This record gives sequence, C-alpha cells and structure tokens, in this order.
Amino acid sequence: MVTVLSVGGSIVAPDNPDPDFLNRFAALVREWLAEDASRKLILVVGGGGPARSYQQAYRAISPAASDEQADWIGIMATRLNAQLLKAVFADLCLTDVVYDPTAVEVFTGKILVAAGWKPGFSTDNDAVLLAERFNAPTVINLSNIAKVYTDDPRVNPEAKPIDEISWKEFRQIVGDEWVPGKNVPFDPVASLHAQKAGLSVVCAAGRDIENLRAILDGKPFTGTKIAG
Ligand SMILES: Nc1ncnc2c1ncn2[C@@H]1O[C@H](COP(=O)(O)OP(=O)(O)O)[C@@H](O)[C@H]1O
Ligand SMILES: O=c1ccn([C@@H]2O[C@H](COP(=O)(O)OP(=O)(O)O)[C@@H](O)[C@H]2O)c(=O)[nH]1
Repeated sequence: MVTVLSVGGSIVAPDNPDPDFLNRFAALVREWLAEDASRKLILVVGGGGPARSYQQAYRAISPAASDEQADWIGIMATRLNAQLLKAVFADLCLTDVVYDPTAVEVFTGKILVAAGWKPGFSTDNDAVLLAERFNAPTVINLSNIAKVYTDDPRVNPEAKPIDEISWKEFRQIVGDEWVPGKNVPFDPVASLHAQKAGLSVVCAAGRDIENLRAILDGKPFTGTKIAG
C-alpha cells in the first residue's frame, strides 16, 4: 500500500532547513513504516523559503524575468530539499530522487523521494501524478497551516477555516492561474488534475506530528479534506 505525502517546503525549509522538525518527522515515518511491512511512502518535497528568495532575487535583478526561469530556480530548491530527505532516509530510500513522476519504473525500498519536475506547476502536481501512478486515492498535503480557509488568512483576517470542501469550491478559492512561488494550500494546476483524476487531498499542518500520525492511521484529524 503506497501513501503519498506532499511535504511542503514551508515546513522542511521555512527559511533554512529545520533539523528539529525533520528529526521528529523522520522518527514518526520510521515508526509508522516499521508497524506494517506492506506500507510504503512517497515523499514529494517542496522548495520552501530558498525557492522564494532565489526567485525574488532573479526578479529583482532581471526586469524581463520569465516565469519559466523562475520555475526552474524553484525546482532546483525542491531538489536540494529532496536530496536532504533522501539522505535522512538513506537506508529506506534505495532509488535516486524522482524528478519526472511519469517515468518512475520501480519503487524498491520503503520510501521514494520526489522533487520538482518542470515549469508550470508546483510539487503538488508532481504528488498528484505519483498518486495516480501508484494508485493512491489520497494525497496528504503537509504545510504550515492547519486548514484551508475561505481566503488567505494571512491577508484576510475574516477568512474562515474549512473542514471539507468540493474541488469545484476549492478551485474557486485558489483560481486557475499558476504563478511561480505561489503560496496556496494546493496549487491550481494540481487541483484541476486531482479533480479530473477523482483524487482526494487532505491538507494539514505538517509540524503537528501527533495529528499526522492520526491521518496516517485513518483516525480523526485536524485538517481539510478536498474531494468530490
Ligand atoms: N485559502 C487559503 N487557505 C489557507 N492558506 C492559504 C489560502 N490561500 C493562501 N494561503 C497561504 O498558503 C500558505 C501555504 O502555502 P505554502 O507557503 O506554499 O506552503 P507549502 O510550502 O507547505 O506548500 C499559507 O501559509 C497561507 O498563507
Ligand atoms: O514540478 C515543479 C515543482 C516546482 N516548481 C517550482 O518550484 C517552486 C517551489 O515548489 P513548491 O511550490 O512545490 O514548493 P513549496 O510551496 O512546497 O515550498 C514552485 O513555486 C515552482 O516555481 C516547478 O516549476 N515545477
């Protein structure tokens, strides 16, 4: 049984890598995998603070900055974070970090680590492609926010948290347009793809390890389910 976790860069490397979080996360993952030999995990890792600061530097320097170049810069940040996770799980992760999610042939070991692929979307979309490929019905999307809100709560203090939402309604919140480095609970391209594929997504706070344990165990959790 393969479970797909989209691990937001905002929790792996908010500004710099967060070794305290990674340590607690690694302990939980190891414990959970050891409990049942049939469990396997795909960890799709985002770019976090470094992706944004390098993209911003590029835009500050280049008046005619292109989205494609900005995306490539972000992709490289996701690959650096992914290589860190692969090293942390070296004994369980036997294959190279996946870049092209449509070309994965084998999944030996207990963990597969994936990073950014190509311009036009975020690692959320790579997670959707991998979920389809490995028949996982749900993507667990771990971020720096406990729930999806009716609007960005950092911008709009009136925004209300949501427990369950349809893809149609969710896509009205995040829109259709991809912008490199966009901060949204699940990216617009990935959302359309997940809707078409009939996948569900659970958005939750990645740093809350007990809550993550509950999600992995199929128990009641704090977060937002996007489906239907
Ligand atoms: N409707 C919304 N609900 C919740 N968060 C939102 C919403 N719209 C925008 N955001 C922002 O998205 C951020 C999470 O996205 P991001 O920082 O890219 O996370 P990650 O790196 O984990 O993928 C939140 O911190 C929040 O500021
Ligand atoms: O397949 C991918 C994955 C990532 N990115 C770029 O890399 C950035 C960082 O990735 P992501 O948004 O997934 O990181 P996170 O939001 O988790 O920090 C994105 O904003 C995109 O600019 C991309 O172009 N293609």
